[in-house]
Amino acid sequence: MGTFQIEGGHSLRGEINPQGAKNEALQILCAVLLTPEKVTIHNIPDILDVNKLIHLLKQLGVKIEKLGKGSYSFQSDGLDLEYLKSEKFKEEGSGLRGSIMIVGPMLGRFGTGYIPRPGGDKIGRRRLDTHFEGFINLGADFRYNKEERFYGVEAPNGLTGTYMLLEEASVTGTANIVMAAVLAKGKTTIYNAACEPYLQQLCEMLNRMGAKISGVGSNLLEIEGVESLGGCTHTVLPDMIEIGSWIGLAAMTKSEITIKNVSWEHLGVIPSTFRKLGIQLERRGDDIYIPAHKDGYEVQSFIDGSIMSISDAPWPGFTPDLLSIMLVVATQAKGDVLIHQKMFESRLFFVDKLIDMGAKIILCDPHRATVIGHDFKSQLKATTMVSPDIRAGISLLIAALSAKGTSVIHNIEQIDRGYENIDERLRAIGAKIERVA
Ligand SMILES: CC(=O)N[C@H]1[C@@H](OP(=O)(O)OP(=O)(O)OC[C@H]2O[C@@H](n3ccc(=O)[nH]c3=O)[C@H](O)[C@@H]2O)O[C@H](CO)[C@@H](O)[C@@H]1O
Ligand SMILES: C=C(OP(=O)(O)O)C(=O)O
Repeated sequence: MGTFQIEGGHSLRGEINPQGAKNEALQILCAVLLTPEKVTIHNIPDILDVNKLIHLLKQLGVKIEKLGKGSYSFQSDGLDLEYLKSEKFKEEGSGLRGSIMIVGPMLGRFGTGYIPRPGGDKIGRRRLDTHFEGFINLGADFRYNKEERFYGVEAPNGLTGTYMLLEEASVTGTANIVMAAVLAKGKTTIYNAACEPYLQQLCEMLNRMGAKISGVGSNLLEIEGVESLGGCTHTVLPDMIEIGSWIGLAAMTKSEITIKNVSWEHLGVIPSTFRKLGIQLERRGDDIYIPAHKDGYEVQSFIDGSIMSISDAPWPGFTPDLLSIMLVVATQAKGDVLIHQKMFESRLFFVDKLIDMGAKIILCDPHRATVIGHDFKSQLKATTMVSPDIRAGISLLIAALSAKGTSVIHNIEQIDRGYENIDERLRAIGAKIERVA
């Protein structure tokens, strides 16, 4: 279990370059399985989850060449399908959430897809029904071995396009079904599709490979199946969740920070949601400039004067992956906020640690927390904590950087899973953080 030691209470200053988006990279990497031709991808983040997926692809027989920092080529022209039934795959495939998206492309191209129950954050139930109902709709047979927690889909005669209304707008579920449907016979219509920038990027990449997907960016996707797909080049967008994390970090530590090349048009409501907490941020070209909030930041109220609440929703709503960061930033705001995590059941329990540090938070139930901001009149106190999940981890790190004294965070693998070389990048803007184990 890795550990960070953080001396808090210092303001940071400088520029930070966001990494490529974790959740987009996971989709894009799985899409290389759809063609025997070479696919080149740029801006792949060097993070645990992505590296685990690249390892899985390698085991599966994908030829991988590193072309430079964040750039790789992939060629899936001699895959070892037996690996998917091996004990090794049962172990390695369950190491991350993103591995589930191997199933769609394998089913679409080879008529078989297998996966052990995928890992990822333990943040409540994470059902896979949408994925498998989608494959069944396309004509696949489904098997689940409860004992081994091993899922399988097979379609020896290929898939056939159809209309489907998804039960929920699942991000990885939509990506999986799209990757299966691009090679199905005939037309597939997916209504209530998720439409995060991750998915827009995936669909645009697939279209460059020869797929025929329309409705990209909306919740109604239409896919005309094609016989085969070819190679392409793709560049992963900057990670909007990392960008949001840096905005929160800047505000909470009263730091003047410029986040470079953020691809503003893909940030949706993220900037305006931070502004609801009174955080100032300025668009400068494609950068975000955050001034040092020397006098703090004040929570806005709704037009009718009612208490501010911030909740998650499928895109273009506010992403659930930034709610923990909103919550920690709210602990030093002037004013009160209700944080409502609608999607996940166990993502707010980390507030216990913030309460230990002196934050005023009432956990109303597993989904809702009321935060009574300190307006910087009382600094959080350093403590020792264990990171329970990736976004709670970064939120605790932000809290530690703003706190008085030296904090220790254990289980930082959770943070490394999604943030590239975070300690070095934070040190470059003045943070006192060391990786001590
Ligand atoms: C690898 C990856 O890309 N992970 C992301 C992906 O996970 P993932 O694709 O696993 O998440 P899903 O979109 O399937 O669902 C997330 C949760 O929200 C619930 N749900 C979903 C849609 C909906 O309309 N209503 C609803 O309640 C689901 O039941 C589930 O509990 O999307 C999540 C939701 O943005 C993000 O937190 C994860 O970071
Ligand atoms: C929940 C997340 O990741 P995963 O789906 O990979 O667990 C996240 O990125 O916040």
